[in-house]
Amino acid sequence: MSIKIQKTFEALFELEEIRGIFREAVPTGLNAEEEAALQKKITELKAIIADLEAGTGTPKVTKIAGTLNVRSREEQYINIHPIQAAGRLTDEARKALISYGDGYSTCDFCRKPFRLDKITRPSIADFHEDLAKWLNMDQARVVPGARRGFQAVTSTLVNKGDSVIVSALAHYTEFLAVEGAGGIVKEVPLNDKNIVTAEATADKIEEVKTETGKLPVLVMIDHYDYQFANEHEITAIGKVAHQYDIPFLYNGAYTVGVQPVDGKKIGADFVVGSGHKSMASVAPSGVLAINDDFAPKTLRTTAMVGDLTKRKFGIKEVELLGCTLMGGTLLSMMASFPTVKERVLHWDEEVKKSNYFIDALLRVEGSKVLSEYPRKHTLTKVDTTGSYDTVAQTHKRRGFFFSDELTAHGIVGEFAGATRTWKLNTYGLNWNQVHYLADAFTEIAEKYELPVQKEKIQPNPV
Ligand SMILES: Cc1ncc(COP(=O)(O)O)c(C=O)c1O
Repeated sequence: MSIKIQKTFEALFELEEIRGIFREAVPTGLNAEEEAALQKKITELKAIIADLEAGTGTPKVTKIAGTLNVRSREEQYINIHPIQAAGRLTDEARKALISYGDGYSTCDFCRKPFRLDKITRPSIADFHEDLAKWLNMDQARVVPGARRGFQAVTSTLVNKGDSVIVSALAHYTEFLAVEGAGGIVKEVPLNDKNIVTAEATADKIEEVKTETGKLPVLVMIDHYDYQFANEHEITAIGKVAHQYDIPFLYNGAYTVGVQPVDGKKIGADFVVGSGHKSMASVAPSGVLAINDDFAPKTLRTTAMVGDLTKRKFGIKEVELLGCTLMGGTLLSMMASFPTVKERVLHWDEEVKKSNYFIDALLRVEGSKVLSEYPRKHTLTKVDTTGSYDTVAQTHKRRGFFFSDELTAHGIVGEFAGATRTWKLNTYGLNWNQVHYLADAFTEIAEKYELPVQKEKIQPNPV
């Protein structure tokens, strides 16, 4: 690590932006005095690096290491953007993207039967098998985003006027997928903790049956929703769906690629994941995995024959419009896959880091966590109206003061000026970075004389 950090550091320093990392940043266009100050800083930092190499880091060392031990776009900042975190590419994916950026570059060795998931060079066929196995499902296909996975399923199962059960926190793309197929969404209400329960799902199914005289044709629920990233009763909901003989789609946009997902254990007929959200892949990419009961229908091949030319199109799958990801998107997914398979095994550690940071934020009086707490996910919705935003009331930069402060601390990813109730994600930050992040929030609070509790406090109930 030491050599890597040193090299990173030296390269970054030359880039001048490094100065922005430190609060005592030296502006550009240095006079002699400033130059001397900068040289002093360099000497100090070299000593810190030497400390690091000797394994005798001080808290300050840890902070700096945390800041430096990141790469490429993140190299200057700690990025807490809510939806970018787990989609960031691995180095392998970046290389694959360059090599396979050309459209149809997957098709060089496409041979009969002429379908993406059958190509063996590069090993796309094996990748499909591995994906299905990894999710413990029978078949897997890559799709341009989770939304296209929903669409393939709704357009298979939903007819005009059919009802589809979704959560009251369902993503808009689920609504569109149902609408596109002519169906009608029926939302399961949340309980007082913003959780979708199996009981409420069963009640909703009964209600639809009574109202329409027909059972819904699909239950489609997010394991973690996009608003709070609360965990919903996914396995029990799957059981309820099956008791009514309704197929169950598990939306793993926030799980597939960050935590282990076992489709059979969950009782999912369909598992949908998002490559660019959670699998370190280029957008748009995703996965649709299917069990044997529904694979023949969802993955049916074309029977169409040209009326003039009598042309047929072999084994192209109708719902996927034949082939799907034909270049860098797919190859980036494949290149990141070994890392992704490994990283899901460390989800518990990611959740610990998330809780560490949220605990620190809650020590700043007036801060609230709107998501369930303790956190079970790295994406969290917080409310800082009663803490940092109180400063905004009188600050000349108004709501932007907070973003200015975060940027000055080398932290980005919040929506500038929109930090009253807002979302952030700690996924992929190492412990040094999480400590640095927590300290930075505390320092900002202290700078503006917001009360900070020393002991861990429980959050205000939502
Ligand atoms: C819960 C949820 N499902 C589905 C999607 C859509 O995913 P994709 O962009 O891969 O189509 C999102 C995107 O934000 C989401 O949050």
